[in-house]
Amino acid sequence: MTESQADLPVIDYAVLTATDPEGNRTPSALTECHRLFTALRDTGFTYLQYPGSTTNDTINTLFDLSQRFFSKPLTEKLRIVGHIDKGRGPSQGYSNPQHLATDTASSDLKEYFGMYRDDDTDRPNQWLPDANSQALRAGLVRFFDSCHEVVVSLLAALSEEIGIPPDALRPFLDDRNHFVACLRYPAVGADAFATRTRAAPHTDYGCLTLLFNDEAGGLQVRRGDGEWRYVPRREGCAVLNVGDLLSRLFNGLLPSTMHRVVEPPVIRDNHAPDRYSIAFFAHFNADLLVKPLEALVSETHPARFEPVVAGEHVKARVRQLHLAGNSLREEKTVAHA
Ligand SMILES: O=C(O)CCC(=O)C(=O)O
Ligand SMILES: [Fe+2]
Repeated sequence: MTESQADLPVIDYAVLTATDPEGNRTPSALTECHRLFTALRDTGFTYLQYPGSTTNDTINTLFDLSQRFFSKPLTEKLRIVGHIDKGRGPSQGYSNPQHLATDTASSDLKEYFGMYRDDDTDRPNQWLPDANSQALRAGLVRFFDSCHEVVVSLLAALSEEIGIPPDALRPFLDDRNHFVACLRYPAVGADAFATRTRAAPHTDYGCLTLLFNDEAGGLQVRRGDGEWRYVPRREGCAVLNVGDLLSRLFNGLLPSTMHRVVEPPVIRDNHAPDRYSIAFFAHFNADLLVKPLEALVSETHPARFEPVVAGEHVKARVRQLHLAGNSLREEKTVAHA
């Protein structure tokens, strides 16, 4: 059976960021800004053609290095297990809900490696010493820097659309407080999906997420009609989606859409092979007070959200993730209703 797909539009980053000799966006760039805004407003998700200095080659190399990391014995990976220590985040290093969550019967079927800014000595990232891990480190640091620039540009494009200065939101990202995760969803028999998901339904917590997938399939978004639709990998594209805090900043105009990772749309021989993805979660500065932008608040459109400190919102969501082994949100009651 072919499950229905979300059919997301494709935004071309090169077109979006094209400028004329005076440094102003070209007419086609302005059109692309509008397409980006409309796509995110309609579903909170879109495809983004490989942005900035990211190419097929750089992504393939990262996937290769990530696979090699996960193929190490568990004992080795647990040497850099994430834990809260001197301001370090619980996902900084290796995490595996099967070994760490309190409720392993419903935790996500996945393992992952996470990193923050690599030059932050207050909360140093954790790396294994072998050559592969060092190559992974170099690759992820480049990836981190390039994704940061991409997100700065995307916020500038969204700012133009709502009539505020293009660089108005740039300072909100100054601390480069982002998080990168290399994810592996281990091969399982199809029966596992009767009671488990690879990533339970959730919204992302922060600003914007850039997600790079392999061919395995299984990512789904929940559309406004309540139906889940598959978002297949699209050659040369990342998936871009809105997080909770960007949604709040935009007074709900851009939705932070529920998504999950379930069984692939087609399963052969009762077996779902390994699935890999790499995600860049762009985050605002932790001390930023996030409240709806004045430009989006009026008498007819009053503020829909109370102010929230960015870091506190994210911390609360991460705590849930680590206790339960999944970031299931509000769906639990729906799923069992
Ligand atoms: O691996 C994926 O395709 C999606 C993962 C995801 O949504 C997340 O980690 O927030
Ligand atoms: Fe997500």
